[in-house]
Amino acid sequence: MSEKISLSAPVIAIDGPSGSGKGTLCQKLAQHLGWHLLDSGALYRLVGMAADKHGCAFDDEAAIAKLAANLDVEFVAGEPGEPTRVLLEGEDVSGDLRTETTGMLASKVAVLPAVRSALLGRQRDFAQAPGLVADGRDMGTVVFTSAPVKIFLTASAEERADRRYLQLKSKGDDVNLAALLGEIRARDKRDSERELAPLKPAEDAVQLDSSGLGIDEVFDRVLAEVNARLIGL
Ligand SMILES: Nc1ncnc2c1ncn2[C@@H]1O[C@H](COP(=O)(O)OP(=O)(O)OP(=O)(O)O)[C@@H](O)[C@H]1O
Ligand SMILES: Nc1ccn([C@H]2C[C@H](O)[C@@H](COP(=O)(O)O)O2)c(=O)n1
Repeated sequence: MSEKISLSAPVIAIDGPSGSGKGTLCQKLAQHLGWHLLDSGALYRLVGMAADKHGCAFDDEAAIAKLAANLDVEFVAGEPGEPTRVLLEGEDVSGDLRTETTGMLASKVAVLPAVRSALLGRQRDFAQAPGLVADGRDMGTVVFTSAPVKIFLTASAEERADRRYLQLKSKGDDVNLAALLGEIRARDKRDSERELAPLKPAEDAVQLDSSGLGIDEVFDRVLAEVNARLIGL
């Protein structure tokens, strides 16, 4: 049984594997509700990039945890209509942050218990009024165990690879569908099989398979769940 921490604001915890649509859904929910947004994967991605930049061995837990605890990151709002820029140690890493290569670096540092513990408080600090929509792998099982709404969003690996292919292709990247599917499966395996905070649904999570569902359909179903669960809070 996981420890229940008290929350200073309601949290909607959305977990699931890579490409299931968590980021898209969380952004829409946060915008709709006027709540804060936590992209916990971005924190792990930044730690993975920092470890790579500093030439850390991926089993050097102490060195990587130190980077995680002292993560020098700045989010710089762009001009209207322009995306936020992310600066890691003063360097603009926005272009590389969301790549599959960075996702794999993140997945590697995420197996290290000291790294997870270094990022825990930073993630919990995001739970501020009026509320938080939290996107990750362990939002419902570890970080926000008392969240009144927990969703575990999935889709088949094939559909997630198709989505990622379209996403990267539309940005003009040179992509290979079979390679993407392989990377997604490898990341699923590492994220689900790690000892600490593995990717899995919380016991009290609502599970939603988004295969064959459009973005709006997923949003409507989750919003109905949110409205049902948050009544009376
Ligand atoms: N229900 C859906 N139907 C079709 N495409 C979708 C759906 N949900 C999301 N997408 C698209 O799939 C791609 C991946 O979505 P998104 O980045 O939200 O996934 P994610 O779960 O946050 O992935 P990651 O964990 O790797 O960050 C995006 O291009 C997004 O527009
Ligand atoms: N709460 C989290 C969030 C992310 N991770 C790790 C595992 C993922 O493969 C990687 C990148 O996440 P993404 O940006 O694709 O959501 O980071 C985790 O372990 N726990």
